[in-house]
Amino acid sequence: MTAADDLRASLAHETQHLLGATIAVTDEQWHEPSSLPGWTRAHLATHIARNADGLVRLIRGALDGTPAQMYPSDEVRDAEIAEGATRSGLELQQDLDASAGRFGQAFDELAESGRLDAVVTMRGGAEVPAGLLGVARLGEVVLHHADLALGYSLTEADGPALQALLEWASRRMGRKPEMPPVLLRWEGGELSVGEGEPTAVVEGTPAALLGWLTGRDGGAVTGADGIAPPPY
Ligand SMILES: O=C(O)/C=C/C(=O)CC(=O)C(=O)O
Repeated sequence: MTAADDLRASLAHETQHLLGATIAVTDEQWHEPSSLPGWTRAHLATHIARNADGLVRLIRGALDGTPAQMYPSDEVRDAEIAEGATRSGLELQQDLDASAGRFGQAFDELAESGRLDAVVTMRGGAEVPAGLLGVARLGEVVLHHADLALGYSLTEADGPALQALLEWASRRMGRKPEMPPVLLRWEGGELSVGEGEPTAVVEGTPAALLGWLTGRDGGAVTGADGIAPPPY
């Protein structure tokens, strides 16, 4: 298996895991708080679904060779999330399922097209090869599965997924001016976040480091005293 095959297998597995975990969630539980401030689980589910559609727009742009945006504007994105959060549990589940299917189909088309190197622009402004949209999506699925507060932990993600997510999150966080440069180190690997001399060496398991970097719980890290990464 290539690294790209590993990633697609991890994405398929994590997506199924997320969808499976939502089956028994009641309407009442959907409208309870998630672990993201101000968002219920229903906001989060809507966000996960609209993110899939936003990434599909980027893939379609990459396939057509035309510039595309994930969302028409931040206001439209936020309004869709607020409106979607009022729906029933059944509607939320169907949306999560259908949007994940649309992403999977579009990403398969991209992989078959040979356009993986076409440059797309993320909502935050980063220009990345379209092939990285798979790991961008994996991040949304894994991190927000944890945020749904349904008992899922980052420690459940497999090794290749955690490695790919650490690389993606390190690049994304390294672009933030508020993030001090650090070196992440785990058994068998290390990764720089940001440029320049690291201000600290932060050590832990890949899940713990991913959790620390993105403001979630993945286990204990050492060496991070006094450093609080900005919001992911
Ligand atoms: O990687 C980025 O620059 C941006 C990612 C996102 O915007 C993910 C979302 O928060 C979203 O799709 O709404």
